[in-house]
Amino acid sequence: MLRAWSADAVRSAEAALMATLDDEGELMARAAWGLARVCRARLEETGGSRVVVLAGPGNNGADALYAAVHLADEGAECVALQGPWPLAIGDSSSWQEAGVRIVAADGDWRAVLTGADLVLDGVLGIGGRPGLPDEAVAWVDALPPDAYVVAVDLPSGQDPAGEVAHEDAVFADETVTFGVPKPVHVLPATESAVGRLTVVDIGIELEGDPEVERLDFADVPGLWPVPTASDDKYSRGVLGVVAGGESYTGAPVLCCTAAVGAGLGMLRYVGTPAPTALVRASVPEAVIGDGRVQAWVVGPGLDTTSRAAGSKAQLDIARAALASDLPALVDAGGLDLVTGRRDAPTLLTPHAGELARLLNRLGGADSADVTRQQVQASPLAHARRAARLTGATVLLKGATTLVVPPEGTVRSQNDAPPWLATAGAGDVLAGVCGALLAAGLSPLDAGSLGALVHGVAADRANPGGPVRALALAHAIPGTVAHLLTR
Ligand SMILES: NC(=O)C1=CN([C@@H]2O[C@H](COP(=O)(O)OP(=O)(O)OC[C@H]3O[C@@H](n4cnc5c(N)ncnc54)[C@H](OP(=O)(O)O)[C@@H]3O)[C@@H](O)[C@H]2O)[C@@H](O)CC1
Ligand SMILES: Nc1ncnc2c1ncn2[C@@H]1O[C@H](COP(=O)(O)OP(=O)(O)O)[C@@H](O)[C@H]1O
Ligand SMILES: [K+]
Repeated sequence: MLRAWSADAVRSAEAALMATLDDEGELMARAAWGLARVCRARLEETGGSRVVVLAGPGNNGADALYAAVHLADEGAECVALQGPWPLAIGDSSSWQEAGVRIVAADGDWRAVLTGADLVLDGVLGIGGRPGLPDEAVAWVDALPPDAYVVAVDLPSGQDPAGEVAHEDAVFADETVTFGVPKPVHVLPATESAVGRLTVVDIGIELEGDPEVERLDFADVPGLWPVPTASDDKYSRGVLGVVAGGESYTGAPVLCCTAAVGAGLGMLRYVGTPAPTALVRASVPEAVIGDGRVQAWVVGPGLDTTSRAAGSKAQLDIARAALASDLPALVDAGGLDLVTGRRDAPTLLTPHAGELARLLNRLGGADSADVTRQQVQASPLAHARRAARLTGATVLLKGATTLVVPPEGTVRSQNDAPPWLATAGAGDVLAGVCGALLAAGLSPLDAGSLGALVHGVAADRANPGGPVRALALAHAIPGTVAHLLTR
């Protein structure tokens, strides 16, 4: 499991460690040495030798400069660009003696930058506010496209807390962070700017709850509900799926195929005539109709405004499922039936547009209209707000999928290729996570583990190429086996 900690928690851990060390520059020295080792390796891999440092005013700039001193010692040509600010440590002449040439704001920095093989972005670190000073905006605009950009601690200008997306910021090929990952590295608003993430150990230890967790492959065997000899189909969990309608017939097929493929004990399907016939034909394992279950999936392809035959009876069961004290996953059309808090374990699985709609409906007359774009610009805050309004855990779908309980540590999964952005993929996710809820997992575990398996299945269904939702659903059983037996 990857764990990411807030800037404040990291600063406290650094201070605690620093108090035990004789030399107050020791931690920065460790950071700069580790950073230089990574840069050295990348220069060797690419055959480059010209390093340009973007040197900001704080300790982040100092890390980059000290790393450049190591690289200069080893023969690299190192130049640092300084803005109209003093450097955190030492004057320019001391850096010059160490073999790092400084180019001031009024110097010919464009020419220097053009020749860079590797750019060390040391403008801002965990002390940065989102956005960049104007001079650094000009540097970033002038970055040569073929230079390898290594961000020091985090891509400058990005929000260290990972809450808001910012355009005036660095987008790195690699980020070298110190001690532990921070939220900026794993949350959806900022993760795409991080590139490859490398963590350099500087000796700090963090205690308590992290801000963000990310499950990795090694977590799957410990969390996945593997049956034992004493199990039967009921003890493994029965899932009820209320999905589809006369106009959306495919969603229940995808959801039910994925759910039985994820290893359910039994599945009950509640639908209108047309999708029921399709589920009967394509998922012969399904038992048709209402009955006793351990958890519900309500909503894939569900049209809450339909007056077609069978819709009223189906919607009555959907509402009864939501009013029950059983765990429930609520997706797509089912989200329109959420009227407030549920006491039983609940996982809501909106995409950004559905989350905006849910917030506008539940937020009350006083709250401003939320748009899909606003959700995408600050996903965590909006998901958290919905979780608090409903008491549910909110799984917000996207390239990085967030799983957000009303309070405490959130999970963030990024396991899927962009090919997964295809209609029906969400129905498959609902089936997988629903199966996990029926087996007794918490909404947080069911959502994050389901998102991991779903993302890996997208790749395994057709490595490197397009994937349709039905192939994704069929790839679920093999993916689970692969992750359990690797
Ligand atoms: N702590 C440790 O032991 C270790 C820390 N380490 C390193 O230290 C880094 C943190 O260093 P840091 O605290 O000096 O903050 P940093 O990010 O360099 O910037 C602060 C400066 O930027 C300014 N500023 C901020 N936002 C701005 C904006 N948008 N636009 C313009 N200016 C802006 C801000 O100005 P002010 O807020 O005063 O206006 C201040 O001058 C950390 O990421 C890691 O690299 C490692 O060596 C390991 C040991
Ligand atoms: N760019 C992307 N990269 C990886 N996965 C993505 C990307 N965009 C969307 N996804 C995933 O694809 C699925 C789409 O779900 P959803 O929007 O509900 O589709 P549908 O309602 O058609 O089934 C989600 O699991 C989401 O996380
Ligand atoms: K940086």
